[in-house]
Amino acid sequence: MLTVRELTKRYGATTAVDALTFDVRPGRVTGFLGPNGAGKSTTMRVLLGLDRPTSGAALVNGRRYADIAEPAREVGALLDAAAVHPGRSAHAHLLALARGSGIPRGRAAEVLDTVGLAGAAGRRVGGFSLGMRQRLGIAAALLGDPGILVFDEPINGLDLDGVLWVRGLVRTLADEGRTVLVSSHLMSEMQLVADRLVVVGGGRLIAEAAMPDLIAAWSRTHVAVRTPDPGRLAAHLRERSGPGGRVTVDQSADGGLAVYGLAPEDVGDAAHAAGVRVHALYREEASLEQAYLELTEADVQYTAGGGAAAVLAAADAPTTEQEESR
Ligand SMILES: Nc1ncnc2c1ncn2[C@@H]1O[C@H](COP(=O)(O)OP(=O)(O)OP(=O)(O)O)[C@@H](O)[C@H]1O
Repeated sequence: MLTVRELTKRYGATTAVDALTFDVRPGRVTGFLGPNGAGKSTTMRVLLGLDRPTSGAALVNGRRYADIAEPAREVGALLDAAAVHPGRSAHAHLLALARGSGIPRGRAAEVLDTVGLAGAAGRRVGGFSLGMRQRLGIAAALLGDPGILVFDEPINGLDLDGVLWVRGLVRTLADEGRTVLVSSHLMSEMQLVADRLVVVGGGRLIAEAAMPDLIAAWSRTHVAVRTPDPGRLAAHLRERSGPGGRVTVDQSADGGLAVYGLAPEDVGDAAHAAGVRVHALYREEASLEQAYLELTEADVQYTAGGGAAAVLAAADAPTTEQEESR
């Protein structure tokens, strides 16, 4: 299990990670999703003891990485696939790592086989393609047969075969009961591999939810309304919704309203009842990718009651996980 608590990491004036809190549990693939610069790599580096937190904690099985007696047997990571001595063969590279971690020599050939590099075991890593380096990085992560795997953008540089292979591998690792954290900046990829998502933007947590809940919350259609009196209509719709209601209303900067949880005819009736003139009213479909892009745009992320927050608030119903635990 990985535990991140109020983690903050600053580099000079840059806050790479900002009071981030989330858990990564065993037996599932947790996707760590966010645009470039969102703080994913920094969080992973702190988890793996490669960087010190400014404040807060990032723990592996409840301990700081530095306090783990045999870290390679507990957590394996692919962080920077390029960070390999170019003059060494793939096999020699893994042997050196195994020796440094007290892992039996035989594991080097085993993991090369697992990642499909057995045929290239004796070749110098300097001549490897990016995809081969990714595979070698994953082999290194698997060396100590750890219960926790952390992969930073593992599909970068892989061809389609490689991408399919990584998807299969992370699924197998999770099905074996391991804790698997995989980062990506692509929602489309996460949709295919992750059971659960931790979404970050600007170093902060945007959402942490089971994938089906996120899909249900983010891909909801809404009714878009153009009216000269958006404030009055929004207030009326919220009133009609009542306490704990499923209707949320988001007002954009240009005055347009997005109404979630009502059919277009209900919104029209509500406008009529409120005596509010309507200039346009239509149903709008939002894709998951679209919702993610909007949520991670710096200026929309944290507007309380605004679009992103409203969509997420609407997902406050019991999560799949809560239901599972009943
Ligand atoms: N060593 C460093 N020194 C200064 N700034 C850093 C350092 N490492 C990361 N940053 C900054 O911290 C922020 C978060 O970077 P990070 O690499 O963690 O994001 P990321 O989500 O992994 O994105 P990417 O996919 O681009 O790596 C960025 O603004 C980055 O420029």
